[in-house]
Amino acid sequence: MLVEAAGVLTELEGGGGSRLASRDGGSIRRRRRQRRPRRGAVAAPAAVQRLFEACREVFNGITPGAVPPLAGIERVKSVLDSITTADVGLTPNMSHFQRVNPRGTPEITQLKLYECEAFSICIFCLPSRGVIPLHNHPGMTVLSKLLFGTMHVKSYDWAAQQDTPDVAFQGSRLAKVKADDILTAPCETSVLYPEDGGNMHCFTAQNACAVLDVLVPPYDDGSGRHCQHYNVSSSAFSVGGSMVLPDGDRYEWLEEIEIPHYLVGSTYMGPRILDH
Ligand SMILES: N[C@@H](CS(=O)O)C(=O)O
Ligand SMILES: [Fe+2]
Repeated sequence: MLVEAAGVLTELEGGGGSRLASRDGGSIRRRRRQRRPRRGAVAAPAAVQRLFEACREVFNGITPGAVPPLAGIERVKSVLDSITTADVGLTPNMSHFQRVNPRGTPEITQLKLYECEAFSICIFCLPSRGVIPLHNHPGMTVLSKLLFGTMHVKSYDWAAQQDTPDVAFQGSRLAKVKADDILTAPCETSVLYPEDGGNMHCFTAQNACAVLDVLVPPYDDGSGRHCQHYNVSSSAFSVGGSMVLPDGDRYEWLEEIEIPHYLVGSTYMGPRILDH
């Protein structure tokens, strides 16, 4: 360790010791020399590489539609919890977070970091006021980490028959409201499951937001994993599209809708994932 006294740099024996060598007893400012990695030292893998390797170990071989082992989900979740905006090379002032269409509607940019049959890793960039409309994740487990920004999240799961006698009405289906919250980064990674945890959700950005998603497995129309969109339909049974049942939970009627493609693909420019 180098220490500086009265302008003279003195190399202390033994590196990190707290004993300070001062020739003239003057004030001492410690200055650590930039440590060079020891020869042969290996740099820690980038955070996104650690995320990829955890996903590969935990999700490879999982039967589509099955919920991965909870210990595995917890492991990937803890890696996601540790990832910061800097780890993926994004900042809110990038063009991804300013994009609007000719009508002034904010456009959502999707950055694909990795995809295989078992899982995909993506980042969704929402400009302020950007909306990811209400959609499902059929047979999927999804981990979502808000990297920065503030966004409103509303999520649902389909009402179970035992919750209420009528789960279908004039083309609408009854869904239980699971979340209706404002999230501000940094916050915990959220997890949704095929039948629970808010398998259908929509996001409304209050300001520039970036969401890092792990989809297990990815959408795949050929395998019946089609991303279906929905509207909240007001119905004779509910006032303003929402009702509270005897179990005390809130329910709304959802109807399937078709919407034009709204994601803009762009190239991820952050640290690369090596699938070696
Ligand atoms: N799950 C959506 C994006 S999102 O909900 O962040 C998708 O993969 O298209
Ligand atoms: Fe989603």
